[in-house]
Order: sequence, then C-alpha cells, then structure tokens
Amino acid sequence: MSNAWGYGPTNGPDTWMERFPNAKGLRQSPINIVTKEAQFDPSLKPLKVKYDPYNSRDILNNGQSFQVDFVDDTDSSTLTGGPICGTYRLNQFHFHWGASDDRGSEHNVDGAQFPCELHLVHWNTKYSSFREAADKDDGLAVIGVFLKIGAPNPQLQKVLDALDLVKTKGKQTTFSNFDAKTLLPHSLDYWTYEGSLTTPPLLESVTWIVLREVISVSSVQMAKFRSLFFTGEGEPQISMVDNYRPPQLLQGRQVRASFQ
Ligand SMILES: NS(=O)(=O)c1ccc(NC(=O)CN2C(=O)C=CC2=O)cc1
Ligand SMILES: [Zn+2]
Repeated sequence: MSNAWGYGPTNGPDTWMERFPNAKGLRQSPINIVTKEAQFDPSLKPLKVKYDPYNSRDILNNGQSFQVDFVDDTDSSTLTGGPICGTYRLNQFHFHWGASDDRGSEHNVDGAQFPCELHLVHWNTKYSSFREAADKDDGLAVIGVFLKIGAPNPQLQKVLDALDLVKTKGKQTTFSNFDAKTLLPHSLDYWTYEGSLTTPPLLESVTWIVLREVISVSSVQMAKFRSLFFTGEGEPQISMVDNYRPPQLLQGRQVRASFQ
C-alpha cells in the first residue's frame, strides 16, 4: 500500500494528520522535557518492574521499527507503582533511532536528542487486551529509556544479534528467554506525563514514564540498527533510519519528576 504512513518525505510525521486526526490532539507525544520545569511530586511511587524471560516470544520487523513481542495472557511480566494505578502487562518493546549518532530519540531532554530510544509498552489489565486498552485514557504505559554512545551494551547485543534474521518488513523469528529487565538502567528515577502513541494511530492513551538514567550503546551497535530496512524482501531497499517523531507541543501539560 503506497500511501501507508512512514518516515519518508511523502509519508512522514508532517503528513500523518491527513489520515490520523489525533495528530492535532492536546496530549501528543513525544515532547521535549525541560528538566527545570519538571516538578518533583513526592506522591509518585517507585516503579515496580517484574519481567519474566519466559514470556518473550519473537522479534519482528514491522516496517517501522523492530519489536520484541511478549506473551501477555498472564500477570507474569508487569509494571506497577510509579504514576500508574493497577497492573499493566508488558506487550512488546521496540526502538527509534537516527541515521547518525546526533539524532534518533523521540523525547528530547532540554532540547538534546539521543541516538536511540527504547520503548517498553504495557497495557492496563482493567481492560481485556492490548487492543481494548489502546484507545482508553488510562490504557497504556510506556517506559522510555535513552541510549547514549559509550561502551558496547552486552544485553542489547543479544537483541541486535537477532536482527540478521529480520532485515526486511514482515520478517519475524523466535526470540525466547530474553529478560527485558536487563535493558533497564540501575536507577528507575523518571519523568512522567500524559501523552500518546508516537506513531499512527497516535492514540492519546499513554502514561509516559521516561527514565532519567541512560543505558549505553556503542557506535558499532548503532550501525547494526541501521542495517535494517523499512522495505520488504525483493523491494528496492530503504534503510530503516530516522524512525522518530519530533517533539510535539506540551499544550499546558505538567511533566512531573519522581526525584528531586
Ligand atoms: N512508540 S510508542 O508510542 O511506544 C507505540 C507503541 C505501540 C504502538 N502500536 C502498537 O502497539 C500496535 N499494536 C497493536 O495495536 C496490537 C499490537 C501492536 O503492536 C505504536 C506506538
Ligand atoms: Zn516507540
């Protein structure tokens, strides 16, 4: 389908509002986090992350990013505490990255972009499934983790080693026994605000939880992300890079901090 949304000159973020009116909504993501304007909220609880490696199922190139999907039919991989009420189940994680190390993250911090951003996507178990939760105000919670150029990340390497099998759109392969917790930094200090999916349909259903501490990635590892393609097997190859939406207007929203 040639008119599918994407990140190119003719189907990228500036065109999404044509088919996805949520793009002009009042709680769109990502945003630029202005750290001095993020107010410490002592009522925010610590994040509680419980992930069971047994739930990891497969890795998929979906034509916009690649994602690791989890079996989410029980409460064995969950997010609780933090700014959310109740229990949210891990459904998948994926990344956004740039064509070069100077860009790629979706959220910015004080106007700065990182080369890559990890999103761990969870849905509220007050609803019966991800799909049912996806369009509810309190339906989803996404943990955002920034990747910063530095030492190679051995945990991330386990994911990158699988990418050779999912180079093109639609490719997927088994990816079992992966502990997503190993991708998190030591500190779970976070900023939080009410936002949206950062890709169409841009549903305004996400409680964003963006971690202050980064994880490392080497430039060689970043090159591995960029070896993927947006396009399918047998199609003219378009490298999967710059698959990030730029920051959106805050529209009066408050960004809270879990730390002083
Ligand atoms: N980048 S983000 O905001 O974390 C972001 C997160 C998620 C989705 N979309 C989906 O998860 C689509 N989806 C379904 O509706 C059911 C399974 C599935 O993958 C889009 C964006
Ligand atoms: Zn994302």
